[in-house]
Amino acid sequence: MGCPISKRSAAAASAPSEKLHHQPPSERTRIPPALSPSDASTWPTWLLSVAGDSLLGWNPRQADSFRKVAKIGSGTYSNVYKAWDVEAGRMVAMKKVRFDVVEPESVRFMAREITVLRRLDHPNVVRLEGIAISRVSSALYLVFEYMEHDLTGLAAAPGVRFTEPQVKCYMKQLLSGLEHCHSRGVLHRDIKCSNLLLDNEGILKIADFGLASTFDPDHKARMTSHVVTLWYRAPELLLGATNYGVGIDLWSVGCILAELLMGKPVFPGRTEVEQLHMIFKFCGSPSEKYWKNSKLRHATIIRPKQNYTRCVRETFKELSHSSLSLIDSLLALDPADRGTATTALNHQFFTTEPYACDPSSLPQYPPSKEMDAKLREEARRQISVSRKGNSEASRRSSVRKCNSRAVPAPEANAELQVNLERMRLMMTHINMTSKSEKFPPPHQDGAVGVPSNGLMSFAGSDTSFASYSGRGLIASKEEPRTEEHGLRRLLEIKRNRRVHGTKRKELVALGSVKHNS
Ligand SMILES: Nc1ncnc2c1ncn2[C@@H]1O[C@H](COP(=O)(O)OP(=O)(O)OP(=O)(O)O)[C@@H](O)[C@H]1O
Repeated sequence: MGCPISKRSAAAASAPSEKLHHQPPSERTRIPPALSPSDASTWPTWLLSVAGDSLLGWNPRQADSFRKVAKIGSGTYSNVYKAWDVEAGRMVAMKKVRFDVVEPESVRFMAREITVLRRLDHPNVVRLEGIAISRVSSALYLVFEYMEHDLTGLAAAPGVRFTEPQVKCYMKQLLSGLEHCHSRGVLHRDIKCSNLLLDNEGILKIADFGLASTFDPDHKARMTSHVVTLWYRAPELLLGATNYGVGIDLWSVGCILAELLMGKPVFPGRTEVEQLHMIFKFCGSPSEKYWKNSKLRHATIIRPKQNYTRCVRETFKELSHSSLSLIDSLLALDPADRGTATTALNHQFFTTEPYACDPSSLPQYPPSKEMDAKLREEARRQISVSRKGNSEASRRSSVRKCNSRAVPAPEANAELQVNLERMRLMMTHINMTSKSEKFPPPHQDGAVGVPSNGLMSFAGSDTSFASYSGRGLIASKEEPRTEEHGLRRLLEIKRNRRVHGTKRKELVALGSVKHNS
């Protein structure tokens, strides 16, 4: 009685584990038919220079062969639109990626997303169907199959509470997709509910590979620890690990499993220190051996004074034995104890009753996205504030209510957003030539005309995003430095000093360090 999709996935999983990251993309990727338009022109040279291999066999689509229908998502690095593919006569999702053609680092990050997506081909991973370029600007759109929902939007929709068979169905698909990513040498590094898309047939697909990275388990390379949305971030990342593996994605899966079953996020921390504290309170303080072996960068400053006993089973006592057991192993402090996506798929959670329901038996929901959930939440907050005369008491109660149900998590790098904003201001302040153009406020994807037919054209209206470079700080430790990084690095150092100061204050508040130490 398992999900048919999972059976397909299990078949894929039983194939010998592929290390495809050693093969050129052209040998390992199927070229979707949607990518062979008759009016294909050539790729811009700047794109060929960074993503040439990944573009082999593909022709660019022209942005003006799509019609914008609506904006359906906005993230740290992109705006996402529902759009009508005029040539193919079907709906697609177009992700307009922010980058700056004259900033090599931002272009490399954008290219990395393309490269990673082209390694993947699985029913539970969103499929990159093509890339559209603009005739009039350097704007670039990643074209995906259109998905009606994301899991944040769905979980937060009024009246929606998932049953155990439904949760099993989603988890089976999530783990199957993740198993595929890991077998192809890809770490997602931002698994969260808003990055899990769902269609009306109940099929779940992992999306948003903007922070994903390739890895080789046999030759671990240094990677940045500034990845994954705070609420879903593994403890080793919070402690500054740079040498990590599939365990970080499995931790996020554990958080999602608990969230779906409990109806609210398990670790809704506001800062990195608070996040870690919440984790230790729940999972127990790490052993002496953990601290000794981990050699993690922030271990000495963040190590809490209190000794906590693990209370996973007490906290989730109303859950079934098999659910509890899977949560317990995915939320292991030691990444080695979390197992792999494959071991999770073989867990008794999936082999004991009640079994996962069939995706096609899931209820049909009205379209719901994280963006809708955010808008609903904002509208509810506004009403509550105006009713209660904007008093402090009403604000507090609104925050409490907000935390008591599935709510959109802050962005993967929410902490960095503030700094980016500050950086933009500083850039303008020090009067760098046309920098104000290069760093427009996030999500101001303006200049989009709305014709009377309600559809917005992509032609000639898409210059704003192509000039933003926000991804640099996230993974800067992995990337070779360029001259242009001088200033950015300087700003980052200032930021770190400030963050360190903030962290210290929090640590004092949490009793981890002495006031005068
Ligand atoms: N293929 C798709 N079909 C439908 N909606 C989509 C699709 N891809 C993305 N979206 C919507 O757009 C939102 C943002 O997309 P995505 O996560 O890829 O962008 P991002 O800029 O990396 O976001 P974030 O910073 O939140 O991680 C998603 O949460 C989802 O609601």
